[in-house]
This record gives sequence, C-alpha cells and structure tokens, in this order.
Amino acid sequence: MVNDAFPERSRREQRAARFDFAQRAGITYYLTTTQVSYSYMSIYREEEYSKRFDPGLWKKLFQFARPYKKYFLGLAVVMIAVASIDAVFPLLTRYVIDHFIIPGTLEGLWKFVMIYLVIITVQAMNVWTLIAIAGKIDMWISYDIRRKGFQHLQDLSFSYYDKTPVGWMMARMTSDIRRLADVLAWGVVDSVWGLTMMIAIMIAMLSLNWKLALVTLIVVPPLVVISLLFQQKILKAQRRVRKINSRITAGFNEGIGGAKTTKTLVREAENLQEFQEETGAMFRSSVQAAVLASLYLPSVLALASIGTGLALWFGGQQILLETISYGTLAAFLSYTVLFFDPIRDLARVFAELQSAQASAERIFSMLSTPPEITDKPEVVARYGDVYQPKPESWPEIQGNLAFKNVSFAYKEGEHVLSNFNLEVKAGEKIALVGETGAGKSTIVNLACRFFEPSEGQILIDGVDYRDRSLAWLQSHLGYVLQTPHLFSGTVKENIRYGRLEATDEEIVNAAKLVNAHEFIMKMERGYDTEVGEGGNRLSTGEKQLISFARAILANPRIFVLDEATSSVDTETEQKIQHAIHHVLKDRTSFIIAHRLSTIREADRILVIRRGKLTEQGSHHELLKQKGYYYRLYTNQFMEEHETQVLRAA
Ligand SMILES: Nc1ncnc2c1ncn2[C@@H]1O[C@H](COP(=O)(O)OP(=O)(O)OP(=O)(O)O)[C@@H](O)[C@H]1O
Repeated sequence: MVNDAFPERSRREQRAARFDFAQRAGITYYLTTTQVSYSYMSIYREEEYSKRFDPGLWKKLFQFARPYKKYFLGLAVVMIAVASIDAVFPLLTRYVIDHFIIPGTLEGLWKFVMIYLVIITVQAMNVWTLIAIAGKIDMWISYDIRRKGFQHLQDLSFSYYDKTPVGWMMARMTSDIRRLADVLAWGVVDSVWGLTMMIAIMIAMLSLNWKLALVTLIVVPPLVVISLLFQQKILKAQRRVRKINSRITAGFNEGIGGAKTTKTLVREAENLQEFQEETGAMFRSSVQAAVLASLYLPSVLALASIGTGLALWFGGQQILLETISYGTLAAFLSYTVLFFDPIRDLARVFAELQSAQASAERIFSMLSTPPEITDKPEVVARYGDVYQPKPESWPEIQGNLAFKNVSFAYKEGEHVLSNFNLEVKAGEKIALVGETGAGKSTIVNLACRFFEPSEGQILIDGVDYRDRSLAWLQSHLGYVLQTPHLFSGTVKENIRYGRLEATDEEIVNAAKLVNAHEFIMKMERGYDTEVGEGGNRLSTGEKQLISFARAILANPRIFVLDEATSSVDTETEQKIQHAIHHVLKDRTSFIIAHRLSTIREADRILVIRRGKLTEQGSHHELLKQKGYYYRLYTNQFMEEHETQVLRAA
C-alpha cells in the first residue's frame, strides 16, 4: 500500500504533517507545525502504477460522474451535433465549387449564404454550450473528489500523517484530482467528437464515391498505429518531466526554506550538485518529449499527404472520366486532412486515460485508507461524529483520567509504554519530565486519543474513552505546542479560531489572561494586524502567546501544554506561569517542560524514564527524594545560576 512507499520520517516532520491537517480540520486542537526539514531531495517518491486497464477502478470513478449523468448525456448530444456539422463543411465547399464556381453563376448564392450563416450560428451556439457544460462537469467533479479527499484526510489518524509526506497528499489533492476531472469531462468531449467525426467523414466519403473513399482511407490504419505509439511515448516522457519537476519544486522548497541550515553546515556545493543532477535529468526528458513531438507531426503530415496524393491521383482520373465532380474531389481532399484531427485526439485521450488511471489509483489509495482511530458504529449512532455531532447526548465531562495497564507501540514489537498505570483526578495539574524520547508526548497523545492503546484501557470519568465519541473528547481538549501554527489572517481571527462564536470582548480577555494583550496593542493595527502565512510575521514567543489565548478561549476541560512556553523570555514566562496557574485551576492539565522552573507549581510531577513512571510527587517531595528529578533540577539550577552570574559580570 501507499504508506510502505515512504521511508521512516523524522518525528518533527511527522508532527508537522499531522498537525497541519489536524488544524485544517477545525477540531479544537491547538497544535503547531514546526519548520519541516526533510532530507533534501529525498522526500517525494512517486509510485509506479499498473498500466493495464482496471475496470474496478473506473467503476469507482464513475460514481463521481453519476450525479452528472444528465449533463454527460447533454454533452454527448451537443458533441454529436458539433461533429456532424464539422463534417458537413466540406460538402458545402463541394456545393460552392459545383454550383457557383464551375458553372460561373451566382444564382442561388444568397440562399446559400443564408443557410451557411444559420449553420455557423448553430455551430457557435453548440460550441458555447459544450464548453459551458464540460467546464461545469470538470469543476463539479473536482470539487466532489476534493471535498471527499479533504474530509477523508481529516478523518485519518495521526499515524497516517506520520508515514505520509504532506507533499504527497497535496499532490493527490491538487494535480491528480485536476487531471482526473479534466480527463472525465474533456475526454468525453474529445472522444464523442472524434468518434462521430470519423463515422460522419466515412459515411460522407463512402456515399460520395466508395471506390475513391477506400483508396483514400488506406492511410488510416498506419495513421492510427503511429498516433497511438507516439502519443504514448510523448505522454511517458511528459510524465517523467512532471515527476522530476515535482522533485525540483521540493528541492527549491527545501533549498530556500533550509537556506540558513545549508549555510551553517556548509552544504552548498553538495546541494547544488544534487540539484544539478535533477535538472540534468529534467533537461534530458524534456528534450526527449520535444523530439518525439517534433517527429510525430511530420509523420502524420506525411501520411496525410500520402492520403491527399492518393485522392488527387485517383480522383483526378475519375474527373477525367467524368465520374466525379471537381467539388467532390475538393471535399475528398478536405476529408482526408480532417480525418487526421479525430485520430490524433482519440490517440491522445487514450494515452491520457492511462495517466488518469494512475491518478485515480493514487487518489483511491488515499481514500481507501481506513482511519485507525474511529468511533464504533454504536457510538456514532448515539453521540454523532465530527461532522454530525449530537452534543445534547454528550455526557458531562469531569476530567478524571486513568491509564489501566496501557501498552503502546508505534512499530510492532517496539513498545514505548508497557503496562503503564496512572490515575489523574479532575482538575489535577500534572507535569511530565524526563529525557528526550522517554515517552512523555506519547502519554499525552494517548490521553488525547490521537493514538489508542495497543493493550489496556484509558478511562475518562471511569468510562473507556473508546465508548465515547472522539468529537466529545476533542471538544474538551486544548493543546498548545512549542512551535505554534497560526493561520493567515488577523490576530483576532486566530484567537477566535478557538471558539467561533466568541465576542471581541472575550477575545481580548483571553489575550489579557495570557499577557498577550500588551504586545498585541503595540502592533500597528492591534488585534486587526495580519499575522502572515503560518504566523511568520510574529516571533515564536508571540505565536505561543496567541495560540495559548486561542486555546483558553475554547474553555477546555483537559489542557495539554507541550513545551508551550519554551520560546518566551524569562520575564514573559513568569507572567505566563501566573496565567497558567490561574487558567489551569480546576482543569485537568498535562504540562511537558524541559525547563523545570516552569513546573514547580504542578500538583504532581511525573518522572518518565524509558516509558516507565519512576518518580512522582510535588516539587518539594521529589527534591527530598534526591533521585533523578533532584539531579535534573539541581543541574539546571546550577546552569541558570552560572549564566546569571556571567551576565552580571
Ligand atoms: N510517531 C512516531 N512514530 C514512531 N515512533 C515514535 C513516534 N513518536 C515517538 N516515537 C518514539 O517513541 C519514543 C517516545 O517518544 P516521545 O515523543 O513520547 O518522547 P518524549 O519524552 O516526549 O520526547 P521529547 O522530550 O523529545 O519530546 C521515542 O523513542 C520516539 O522515537
């Protein structure tokens, strides 16, 4: 399946990926993206897909077309009309030659001109209608698939985002869907037009003079073969160019985003070398595509010319024998040239169908990935899901939380937690400390049901949280991360994201509570200041404060602060500590912090080492125990003290 195609991703990337989509989902997470740093050029690996026609896949795809079948039918009718009229034009030329030019008379010309005008007006209207219908179908289908894709991405669990690069998902949601809708809508236009045109031309030629028709149509079979061969090769080369192009775009992204890191690691030369290899491959594939395209047209023109030559040769003889008119020969010549268009179009549609099938496979592989964490059907029936919640049936939440013999592994066999037990009372302020990779974030992620235990149970207010709805739990969650993500928009809009119906006054109060009001008011337009994409016009500390205000506004029962105050200065941190103390009162909260001064006030500090709870108690109790916490605290204290002394000196 798709996910196996990706190498293990760094944890930072994984967080960034899943939180990016979690935030778009609009659920009450206050998670953040970090500056993603993929290994340059190694992120985007497109899979090769089967080339055989896959009826099952097309059946699934036609489900998206089904709601618009009336429009497809209308489109087919209009296209038949367009092609039939296109095929009539050489007959009009024939009429002009045989009735006006050869006899040298203008008699009946006005009538002819009037009929001609009516025909081209009808044709213009047909073309307008077909563009309008096909354009609408194209848009509707891409809208439907995108909507379904986006909804599914929101439903997918964190583990999916751990394995799948954001770039891959973006490509599915944009270019693949675009291509698919395009082929569905415009492929119908081209194929109906092409087929009708070919049939109409053949009927016209055969009825004008079947012998001459058979001679002229000799060139059609080689024309079909050449067109199919070339179109497939051209498409293959173009696909290679597109693949490399997406890697180059990723390379640009990486190169620009990671410019500072590149410089500090003196990696410029290697990066340039890697980049040149990609652009070299792109150059070769582009040249190949251009050479193929440049060979195709002359080959087709040569065949068309042979057809024209044959028509002239045999047609000329027939004229001398007076078995056909000059007009008929002219019509034949036009038909020979006209025949080339539908063949070329059909060959292109045929080749594009293969590419569309690959897009469809990619999209459906995403759509058919089941979310690992979902509500059971009976839970959905009772409480509703994220899209149709039934808050009136939701139980009150107290905020008591218990881990009962919980084991958990991200990868099979590699347990991060084994038989982990923990009881947290409603309103308790819990701090988690421990070395990097000890399992602190895993514990809170399990508590928030971003992952579920492989064994054991997590109870909220005494009930296994799998018996309650995800939406219920998440509507009571507030989560603030170290590197918060803000959305493009104003400060006010970003805070309001926590609770859309909040008044301006409530927003200002939330900002005041976390000491963000002061710096917001110092900004040029106060709460109406634009924060830029991802909040990049603000410092990390400022973003932290805003995301904190946003989380508070939602008034969650369970609050998680994962290194949430690591980027603010000591003075601001003290202010936030004060706010945290105030805000977290009566809420169950988990605080993960490496800076131990920030967690002294916690009701209980848990020391986690290799997934085990090794020490617990208040700050003073733990200091008295003189264990790991004591060593950690005294070391940090000494370091901070030395820094202060140095600064003072
Ligand atoms: N999404 C993931 N996929 C696979 N392994 C993971 C994932 N997240 C964490 N791990 C692994 O699980 C273990 C515990 O990680 P966790 O993030 O819980 O540690 P932590 O104590 O929060 O560390 P830090 O202080 O660095 O944030 C680590 O060995 C880590 O590599």
